[in-house]
Amino acid sequence: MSMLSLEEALARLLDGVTPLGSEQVAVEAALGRYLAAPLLARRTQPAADLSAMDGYAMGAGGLAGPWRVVGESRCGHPFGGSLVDGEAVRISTGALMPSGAGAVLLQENAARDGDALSLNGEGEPTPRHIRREGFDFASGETVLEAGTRIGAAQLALAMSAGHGTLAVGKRPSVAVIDSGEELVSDPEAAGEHQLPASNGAMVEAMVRGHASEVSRLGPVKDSMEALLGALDRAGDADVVVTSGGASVGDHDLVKPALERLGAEVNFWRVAIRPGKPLMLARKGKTTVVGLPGNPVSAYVTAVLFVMPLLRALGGASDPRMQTMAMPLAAPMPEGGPRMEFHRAVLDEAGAAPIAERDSSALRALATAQALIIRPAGCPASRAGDIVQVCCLENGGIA
Ligand SMILES: Nc1nc2c(c(=O)[nH]1)N[C@H]1C(S)=C(S)[C@@H](COP(=O)(O)OP(=O)(O)OC[C@H]3O[C@@H](n4cnc5c(N)ncnc54)[C@H](O)[C@@H]3O)O[C@H]1N2
Ligand code: MOO
Repeated sequence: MSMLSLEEALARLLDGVTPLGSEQVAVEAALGRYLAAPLLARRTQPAADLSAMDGYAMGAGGLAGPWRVVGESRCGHPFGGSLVDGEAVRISTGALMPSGAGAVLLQENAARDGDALSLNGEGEPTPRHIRREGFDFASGETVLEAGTRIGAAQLALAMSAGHGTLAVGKRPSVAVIDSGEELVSDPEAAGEHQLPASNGAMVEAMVRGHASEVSRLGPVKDSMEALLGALDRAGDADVVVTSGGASVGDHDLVKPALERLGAEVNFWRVAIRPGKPLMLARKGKTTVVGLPGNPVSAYVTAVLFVMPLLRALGGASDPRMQTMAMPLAAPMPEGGPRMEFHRAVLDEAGAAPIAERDSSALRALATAQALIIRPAGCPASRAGDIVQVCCLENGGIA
């Protein structure tokens, strides 16, 4: 099987995906999910003209004053009457503009003596301090497109638009299998010839927010029987993610095991570094992504393939990894024959590549905030050259 380009491999992964369908959930439970349909406002915001400042509301006619203060409009307690020329009401930020009012005087610009209100010479009433009815959105308008991810601001918008429940994509169930004879589940009990099985926990942490449930299997031994057993226990999960046993060694059994089970191996090996021995297979409704065992390779390929797959199944309109252009903070040598993903930290100068490039080095991975993406065979770059970068949600303040 020849090596695919990243673009080709992603197309093969995503072309075969049908979103899982939708369900109606309480708006707060929609966090992290994707809207299944465009969201139309059920109310207008603001529902009426409001003051944007604390001060006084008056008619737009006589802006020089003086005025007589005839009442107050507070949030939740509007002024009931109607203003005529020469009258004003005390008003709070967010309170309803009374009928007949067309301007707001900041309280810093007002002189008040009992009911008597006049200008103090610092400024005049202005309609600019009015938030007009419907300036944010009007009932019936689309406020969020289908496939949008619900984050904190989208949640607030949906609630303001009058929605107590939202139609969102169903999330896939995921099974994660650690495989390797050397792996132990208890990190405190790893002998010299052993290694804590960290990939499964890492992948689970990455996918948790995108999955309906995550089951962890293994670590499983390097035998066909053990691997077949784990794949069987993964049952009918929508997505199975394996790690390890994906390369060319005598004990790399993931591909033969999947073939034995009658899965269709769509591709194996992608021209990327790290992550070359990545595999995609399908069996019935299950998509199997075989990640390489090296932890950094597993992390990078989960960012590149597993996350887009889960987003697509969950109904995202744009499931692929997001990248942005950024200056390099340090020079980089010419690229190798595969497309490369370099761990990087971000600073004022841009993206600074981390010197450690070994694909087993977790300490370097744990400091990375981004991946610098370099096309295969690209020329050497200087500091300040613009490169594509993928920001990571990897601890820190991201
Ligand atoms: N002759 C060749 N050797 C290798 C090639 C190649 O093309 N020809 N490719 C290399 C590349 S690139 C990678 S990446 C690795 C990936 O190999 P596998 O997917 O078969 O992974 P393993 O050999 O099982 O493990 C590699 C490494 O990762 C550790 N590991 C595995 N699973 C876990 C886990 N769940 N948690 C933590 N660490 C894990 C494992 O102990 C090994 O150290 O192959 C190269 N070799
Ligand atoms: O691709 Mo391997 O993932 O370079 O270490």
